[in-house]
Amino acid sequence: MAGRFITFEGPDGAGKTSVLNALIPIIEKHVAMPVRLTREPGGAEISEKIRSLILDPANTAMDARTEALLYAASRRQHLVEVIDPALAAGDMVICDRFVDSSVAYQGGGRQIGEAAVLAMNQFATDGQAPELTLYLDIESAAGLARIKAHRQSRQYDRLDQESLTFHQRVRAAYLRLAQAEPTRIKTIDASQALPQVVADCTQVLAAHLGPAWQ
Ligand SMILES: Nc1ncnc2c1ncn2[C@@H]1O[C@H](COP(=O)(O)OP(=O)(O)O)[C@@H](O)[C@H]1O
Ligand SMILES: Cc1cn([C@H]2C[C@H](O)[C@@H](COP(=O)(O)OP(=O)(O)O)O2)c(=O)[nH]c1=O
Repeated sequence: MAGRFITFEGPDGAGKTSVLNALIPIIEKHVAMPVRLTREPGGAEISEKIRSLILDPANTAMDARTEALLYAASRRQHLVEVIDPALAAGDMVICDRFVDSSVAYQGGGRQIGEAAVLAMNQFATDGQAPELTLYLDIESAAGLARIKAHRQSRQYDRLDQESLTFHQRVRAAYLRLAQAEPTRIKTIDASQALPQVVADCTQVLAAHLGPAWQ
């Protein structure tokens, strides 16, 4: 793999979208390679179709394992169509959500088992994992309050409608992942003001990239 593969994770309302909007131009200034921002399902047509099935508020009958399998299928297609070719071309791929989201939301949130969801995703990705993950951490109530405050400006999807306890289980699973893999997963305090969250992410990236960060 010639490129670099970095992911961003966090519960709903952590501010991933806002942080990435501010951070991408900063990264582009400091690294020599092309930077490719993508998000699941990100530009792969088959993945988009799968994702729209998952997020459709009309699909209330969807079984939790069905949901987990669909996320993994969507991820697989995005990986082979978008991420792998970009890495092979030597790009820095910044991906908004990856396997950790499934472990946290389906494994933790839906309670179908974090280890089982991880194993299923290892099949989907053939074991391919990001070298660095920035986990934007925020208390569930605070994250949900941010989303509600800006509801008009953002589409409210099926997963946003889940209860506070669902989101608390998601966050607890993320915190377990961060504790289990402290080398890969760096936790950022996302409750801070946006410029500080961006500054903390910048510092983590610079430290990780070393000489590749100029
Ligand atoms: N650090 C922050 N402090 C206060 N509000 C924030 C912060 N980061 C994001 N927001 C607001 O919270 C809402 C959710 O942010 P967004 O970036 O869409 O989060 P995510 O992509 O993680 O769900 C947006 O309305 C955004 O303006
Ligand atoms: C990638 C992924 C997302 N999700 C959820 C998280 C979000 O609530 C929802 C939509 O994700 P996304 O569009 O990335 O929204 P956000 O702006 O909150 O990051 O899908 C899962 O449950 N499992 C997954 O594997």
